[in-house]
Amino acid sequence: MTILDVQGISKSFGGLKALTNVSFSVEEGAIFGLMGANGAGKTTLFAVIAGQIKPSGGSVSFRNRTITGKRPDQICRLGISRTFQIVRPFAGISVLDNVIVSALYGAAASNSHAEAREAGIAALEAVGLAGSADKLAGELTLSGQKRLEIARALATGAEMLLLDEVMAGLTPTEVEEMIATLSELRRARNLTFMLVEHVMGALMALSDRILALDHGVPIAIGTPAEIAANPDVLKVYFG
Ligand SMILES: Nc1ncnc2c1ncn2[C@@H]1O[C@H](COP(=O)(O)OP(=O)(O)OP(=O)(O)O)[C@@H](O)[C@H]1O
Repeated sequence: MTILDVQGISKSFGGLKALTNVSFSVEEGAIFGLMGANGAGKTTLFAVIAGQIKPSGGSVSFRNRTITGKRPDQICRLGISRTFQIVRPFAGISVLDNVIVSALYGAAASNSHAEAREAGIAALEAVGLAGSADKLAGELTLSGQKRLEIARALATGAEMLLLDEVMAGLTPTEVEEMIATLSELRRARNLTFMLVEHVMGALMALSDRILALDHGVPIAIGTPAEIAANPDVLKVYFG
């Protein structure tokens, strides 16, 4: 079943066309990858889906409901949560308090601090951070902070997570661990993911389907094997 349907999304910043007529749909429980060089429009597309940027044209539906034009907080409460390339946890409070804030805010928002704490602890366990719950968020390594970003998105109760470069800056071992964590998350919680990732091995290993963008224009969509063999993709990447 389709969970997210993106139809004809365009976005211009002045004279710059960041996205041109982008259409695709994501099946519930799938991992959908976005690839493209720097400036291809990947983060802009995430921002359009999450409601931070209004598109110049086109529409986005989540569970058959149009979300274009809704505010980011409304979209978050409907069940879509995104992470950011540059991690920005509340550095001066504990790792656990960071996820409790998300649990009090998101789709599964509860007025009960005890319930939010429980949801927060579950999110930390899901990303392997339970042992760091009492640390200050600012004390985590980069890998820990990337995991905390995912836990914060999870703790909102989101059904769909948009993950923006959660592998960037990680060591090869940490990338392997992150791939295992995301695979397990998807299996255990039946979540749907969109991934923006420059670490190609990880994108290929995790994604069911991938959309390739070139200067905001969709050039290919398909399985990782189809994308790897696509002449237009090869031309953009290897000239
Ligand atoms: N707020 C903005 N104002 C003007 N131009 C913008 C704005 N946001 C993005 N752009 C431009 O839109 C284009 C797409 O940017 P975007 O950040 O979406 O690319 P990206 O594929 O995510 O790149 P990266 O891999 O480097 O994160 C770029 O040319 C960028 O400079």
